[in-house]
Amino acid sequence: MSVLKADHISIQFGGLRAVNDFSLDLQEKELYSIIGPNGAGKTTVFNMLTGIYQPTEGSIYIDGKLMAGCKPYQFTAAGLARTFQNIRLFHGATVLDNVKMAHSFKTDYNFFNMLTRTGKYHSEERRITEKSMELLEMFDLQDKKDFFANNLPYGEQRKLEIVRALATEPKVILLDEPAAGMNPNEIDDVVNLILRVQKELGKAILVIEHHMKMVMKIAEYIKVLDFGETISEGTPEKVQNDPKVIEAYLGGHANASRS
Ligand SMILES: Nc1ncnc2c1ncn2[C@@H]1O[C@H](COP(=O)(O)OP(=O)(O)OP(=O)(O)O)[C@@H](O)[C@H]1O
Repeated sequence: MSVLKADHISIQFGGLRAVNDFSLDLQEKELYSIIGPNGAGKTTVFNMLTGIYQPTEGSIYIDGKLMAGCKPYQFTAAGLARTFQNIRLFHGATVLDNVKMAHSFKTDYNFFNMLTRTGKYHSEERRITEKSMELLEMFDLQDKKDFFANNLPYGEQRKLEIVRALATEPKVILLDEPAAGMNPNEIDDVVNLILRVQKELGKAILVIEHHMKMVMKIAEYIKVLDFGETISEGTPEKVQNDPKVIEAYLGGHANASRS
């Protein structure tokens, strides 16, 4: 079943067509990647897929629901979560509270229950704490639950971002450069975690990433963008041998050294 579909989406910023005629159909539990040189349009695609930008043309569906005109929080409610290139945690809050705040998006109590601290509020609080701790354990962050987020090492802050995205109980998760700035050991760790999120939690995943080795290891299907156009797509084997992709990466505007 399709969990995220982009049907011929394009976006224009003034005279610049940043993304042209992009399509994607991500099924449950699939792991796709979008790659391309700097400025190719990858983040702009993510911004359209999450409701930050409205496509000038084309349509987006989450879990079969047409998202035209919807706001980012409605994309989250429909089952989509994302992480950002630059880390966006609540730095002055503890690790556990960061996750609980994301979970509380799906709480079953209302403002009245919260103010009056009813039984429903307390049982929901327990449920959220337990679920948050389960995710922290999966990411080996349980012992740091009381640390302030800004006191975590960089690699663990990136992992906490993924935990926060998962806490909204999404069907599909979009990861924007999850390995950026990580050392090789941290990258191996995040690769294993992404594969566990796919296989054990059953999430569909869409990843933007510059580390080619990582992409080739995890992606089942790759879309390659250059100057807003989809220049190639298919399995990792097909894409890495495509002369158009090699040309785009060696063409001077790419950061090929990041492979
Ligand atoms: N809000 C905006 N207004 C005008 N132009 C924009 C806007 N957002 C993105 N662009 C332009 O769209 C093009 C694609 O940018 P985008 O950030 O999507 O590329 P990218 O593939 O994610 O690059 P990188 O790998 O460097 O992050 C760029 O030319 C960028 O300057």
